[in-house]
Amino acid sequence: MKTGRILIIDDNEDLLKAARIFLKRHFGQIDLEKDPTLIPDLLKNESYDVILLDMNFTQDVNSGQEGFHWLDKILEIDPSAVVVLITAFGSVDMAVRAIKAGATDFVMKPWENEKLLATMLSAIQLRSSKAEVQQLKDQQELMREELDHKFKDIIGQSSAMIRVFDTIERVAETDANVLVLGENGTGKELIARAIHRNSKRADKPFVTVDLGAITETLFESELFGHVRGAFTDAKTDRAGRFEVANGGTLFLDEIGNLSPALQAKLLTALQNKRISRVGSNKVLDVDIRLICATNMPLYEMVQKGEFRQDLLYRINTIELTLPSLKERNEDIRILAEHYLEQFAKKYNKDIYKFSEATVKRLEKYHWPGNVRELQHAVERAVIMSRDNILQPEDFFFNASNQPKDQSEINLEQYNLEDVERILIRKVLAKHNGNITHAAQELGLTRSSLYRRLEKYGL
Ligand SMILES: Nc1ncnc2c1ncn2[C@@H]1O[C@H](COP(=O)(O)OP(=O)(O)OP(=O)(O)O)[C@@H](O)[C@H]1O
Repeated sequence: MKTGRILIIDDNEDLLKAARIFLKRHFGQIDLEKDPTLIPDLLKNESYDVILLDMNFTQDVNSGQEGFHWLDKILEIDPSAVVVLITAFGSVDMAVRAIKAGATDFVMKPWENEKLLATMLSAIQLRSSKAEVQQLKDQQELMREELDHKFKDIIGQSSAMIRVFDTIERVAETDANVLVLGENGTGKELIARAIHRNSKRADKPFVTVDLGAITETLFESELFGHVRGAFTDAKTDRAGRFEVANGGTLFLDEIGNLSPALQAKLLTALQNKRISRVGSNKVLDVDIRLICATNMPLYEMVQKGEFRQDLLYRINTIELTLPSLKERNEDIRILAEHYLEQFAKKYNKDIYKFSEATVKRLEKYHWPGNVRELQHAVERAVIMSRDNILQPEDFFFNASNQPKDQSEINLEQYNLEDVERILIRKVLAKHNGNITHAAQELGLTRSSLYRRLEKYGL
């Protein structure tokens, strides 16, 4: 199949027709236009691969000025347009000017068909590479926006979170070391990334090390790197995380888990701002902004001699304690709604809200796993639910962690259907899923119990 859409603009009708007859044999669509003032309209309705544009439209003016005017206009409308200029009065000078002005190529009247064809083919190829480049740029832009969005995406309107935002804003620009404290899943890493993104190091790397997951033997090589042959598995030279983070931010997660020996090694590197790869004597200067995080009680650990006080003072220039989710109860609804939107999209489900009883239930639960637990709970509920409104029973709470006074169901929060659903689920569980026994206890026939199971998606 012939492809390629070409627009020819010339005031010489004979030329237009001749060009069309020839080019039609090679390309998909050839549009002709005598009147250049119609160019903006034509480009509004169609995307041409190549525009063949005459330089002179007024018979007795041969300066090419009009051609240049329309060339500008076309490129203004579509900056990636591919324009080939035609003229009978061409000179090398004019060709150079045309290319400088943004034209792709230049052909002279009368043309040889084969030459014209070669010019048009390479112009079309250029157009498709330009389109590819543009597509890549668009993708990159989209990814950047997504990243920006992701890191800015710290949800919270509670006064506790507003204090956190305020601290981030004040410390981000400085190079001060920051210690982020908080329970599991409170968003320590998210905050660390936000600090990095808002700092002057934002275009340099943000490097994470999970100190809780690094073994004693690998610690030095992971953090400081190694040279080939430094130990049995060191097959090649390798930079450590300190080096990779140079100029950027190093995020040391779970710093409370470091053994005393490793605390000493880390402290030395931080004090000297220098490291050596394992197996090498060469000393490397490193410029990093340090952010550490832990859910352990570092101050108590210092008292008990489990964490070095000098290391604590090195890392805690600014200290930021993140509130647990329970301490910012008023954020639960917006966080849950945020995750509902995200997971409904991900799993392609038409679930758009929580029933009010559900929100109350979510707000009542104490969330030992904080935001991460809420995130997983909503994801699970979205996957399992057959309704388009999430109900309390779509959530399974960790009863063993639940404070006593919350394990009782408060019936006033629920409507009749909710109560029926909860009751059916309970009785079914009691009878290990035996429909006959459950139906007997509920005072229903087997078939009406089946109907209800269907209705509630149980
Ligand atoms: N305020 C918030 N807004 C939106 N998402 C959040 C918020 N806080 C935490 N999250 C999300 O919760 C999850 C856990 O966050 P993160 O890993 O930063 O917690 P953490 O405190 O570092 O956890 P851990 O101590 O277990 O390493 C992530 O998916 C994160 O995006």
